[in-house]
Amino acid sequence: MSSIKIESVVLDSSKCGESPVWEEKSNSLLYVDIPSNKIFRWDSLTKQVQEITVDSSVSSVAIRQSGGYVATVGTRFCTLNWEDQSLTVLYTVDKDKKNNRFNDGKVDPAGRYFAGTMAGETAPGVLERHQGSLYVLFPNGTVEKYFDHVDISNGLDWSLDHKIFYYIDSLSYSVDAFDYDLQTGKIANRRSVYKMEKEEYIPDGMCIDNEGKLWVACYNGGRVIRLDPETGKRLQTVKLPAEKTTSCCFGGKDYSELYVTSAWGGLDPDKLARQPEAGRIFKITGLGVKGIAPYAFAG
Ligand SMILES: O=C(O)[C@H](O)[C@@H](O)[C@H](O)[C@H](O)CO
Ligand SMILES: [Zn+2]
Repeated sequence: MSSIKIESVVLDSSKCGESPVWEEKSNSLLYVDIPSNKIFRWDSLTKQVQEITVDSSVSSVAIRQSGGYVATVGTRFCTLNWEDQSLTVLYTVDKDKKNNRFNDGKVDPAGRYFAGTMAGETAPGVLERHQGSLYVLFPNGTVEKYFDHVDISNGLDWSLDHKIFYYIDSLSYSVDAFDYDLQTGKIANRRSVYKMEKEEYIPDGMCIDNEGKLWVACYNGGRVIRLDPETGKRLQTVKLPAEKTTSCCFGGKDYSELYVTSAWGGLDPDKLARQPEAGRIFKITGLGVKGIAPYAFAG
């Protein structure tokens, strides 16, 4: 039995930390703070954090095969050059929905960027329903809307055999699966693979491990849970010292560390005083399981 250790690696806290992505070549963790319009890169060797401020909310970031990054900023799919801090807009979605913004996004095993939208929130979880959609940016620059009627488009990942796409619309309190065609990127046959328990609250970001099990960050639940999408059973719960746990990814040497983002936004002053680590990035070691490298955008 391994012994689990949790530490916060970045002392600065995010109002809504999200989209952790491990970048092997720089030994760094990328992540964003959505409402502060910032993208961060934490170097695990030097412990230094670099940041880039963009012009509106930035909800996800991913590595680009040809160098640099891609990110979802406001309602735009963009490329990001870290050196000169420039953003280039590739495509704007939801032009008819002025209050919408992108939320979570991730690159699929074939290098397509999947990302979904949501209506702007007046408070966490409080928003006009069914305004979001799931979009896919293909490497050739075209964008397709896969479905709409989404409340809060959130966690996503793909099975190890690339035959299933896992997806979370937070306010459905469910982790869903679709059949997934790697060649075309098409998805079909939506079903639920896990329904959240009451004390797990809202499913947010998610990642897969190298045994094909899903790790889901539980917003308001202060934990990550490990799920078996085949049996629908929860296998493990790891509690964290911040109740608004937002997303997770594996990283570090051999992808044996689980990085978890969190948020302080939405906590009342009492709770904030009792959760001094809210909004930090946590590193969980000793899980005895590893993750896989993130896929890079191929366009
Ligand atoms: O972290 C995210 O994915 C959203 O941007 C947040 O707004 C929360 O998920 C939401 O508030 C939960 O209800
Ligand atoms: Zn999220």
